[in-house]
Formats: sequence, C-alpha cells, structure tokens
Amino acid sequence: MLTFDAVTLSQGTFQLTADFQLQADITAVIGPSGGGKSTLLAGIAGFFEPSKGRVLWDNQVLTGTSPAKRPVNMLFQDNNLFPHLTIQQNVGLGLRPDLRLTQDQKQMVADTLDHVGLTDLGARKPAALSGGQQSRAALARVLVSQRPLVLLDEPFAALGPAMKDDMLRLVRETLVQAGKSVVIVTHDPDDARRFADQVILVADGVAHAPVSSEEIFANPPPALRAYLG
Ligand SMILES: Nc1ncnc2c1ncn2[C@@H]1O[C@H](COP(=O)(O)OP(=O)(O)OP(=O)(O)O)[C@@H](O)[C@H]1O
Repeated sequence: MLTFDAVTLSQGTFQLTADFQLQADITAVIGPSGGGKSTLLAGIAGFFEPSKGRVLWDNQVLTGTSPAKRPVNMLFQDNNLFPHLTIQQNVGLGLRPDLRLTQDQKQMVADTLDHVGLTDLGARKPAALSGGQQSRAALARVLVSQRPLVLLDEPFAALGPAMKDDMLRLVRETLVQAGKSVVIVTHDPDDARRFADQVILVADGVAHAPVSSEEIFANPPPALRAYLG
C-alpha cells in the first residue's frame, strides 16, 4: 500500500498536495495538462523530495531513500531501452544491473520474453523491433524485477489505439497477475474507465484521493467535469 502522509510536492512555484492511501491493482492518474500528474509520479519515484510530509510503502518511509533503493520501477514513453544492448540484456537488467545472470535467471528472461509475445526476438537490438515490440520488452524488464510498484507515465501514448489497448491488457495480464501495483498516467479518460480499478484526479494543485473508476465516471466531481468538458 502506498501512503501520502500530508505531502506537498514543489517544482519551482508549482505546488501539489496529496494526503491519501492507495491500494489497487491499477490506478489511473488523470487531469489537465500541467496539473501535476508527472510531479506526483516523480514524488513517488523519489526524483525529488516532498517539501512537506512523507511518502510510505507498506509502512516503510520512502522519503529520504534514493530512487534506486525504492521498491519502484518507472516506465516513460521514451528511453526505456538501451540501444546498444540486446533485448535479452535489456530485460536482464531488471534482474541484475551487471548482467551476470545465472542459468536460471537467463531462463527467466527467456520465459518472460515468451510471456510478452517476443519469443525469438531476444538477440535483436531495440532498433530492430517495432514500437509495440519495444514496449513489450520494456514491460518484460519490469516484470522480471522484484520491485512491487510500477509507475507508467504515458508509456504507450505513441502506439495508436489498438496497440495501446493490447499493451494495457498485457499490463493487467502480466504485471497485476505477478502481484504488482500499477499507477499509470493517461491523457485518455477512456483508458482510465476501461482499464483502471481506481482513479486519482490531479487538478488545481491537489492530487485527489482515489475513487473507483466506475463511481467517478458515473458521478463525476466538479473538477473532473471541468476536465472532461
Ligand atoms: N523542474 C521544474 N521546475 C519548475 N516547474 C516545473 C518543473 N517541472 C514541472 N514544473 C511545473 O509543474 C507543473 C506540473 O507539471 P507536470 O509535468 O507534473 O504536469 P502534468 O499533469 O504531468 O502535465 P502534462 O499532462 O502536460 O504532461 C507545471 O506547471 C510545470 O510547468
């Protein structure tokens, strides 16, 4: 469970407050451009520290812990894969940064590539894969890692609607089934409605407490109505 304990996140003159707990398989973060969605994720990942309050994971205080030591994996739209490494190596990084994998770990990489639909593509470099295949490889790396919390900042936005839907389904079939919690920023309210269990609305300097996606779209609060237009 992720806890924001009276948190204020500041970037320049921008301030975002968050004071809630989060316990869902998939949580969508939605809201207007510049509202603070990426700021919220960066605050969880530890790219900067809150100016007030604490962030906790399962009652362990994360505030003051470097991003590399947090129980968090983050995927962005770009730069998820190292171009000079093969897909196998890119995925292997999720197990060991020095890539000294045991036979079992190599097998785990191969099995995970099978699982995300990339059988036989492990020896290729990222440039020899399509955009959708690259997204699957990035997902495989998150999948092999032991970290329980996955943050996705619009990772599939460049893929086109059908492939984006495939990836969101794959997130549920793989990451959620592996017991991970997923927090995903999306500009498409329909993604939130169809794929998320809960929704956090980020607007007017506030990250609002999560509400079930069914409930929030059936009865949108004023800030969501303003955003949906
Ligand atoms: N490094 C920074 N220094 C100063 N201000 C920043 C910095 N990063 C972001 N901001 C400001 O913080 C506010 C929130 O930005 P953020 O990127 O979190 O919004 P967002 O909801 O993710 O936006 P978008 O949907 O457009 O990606 C914006 O007003 C932005 O200009």
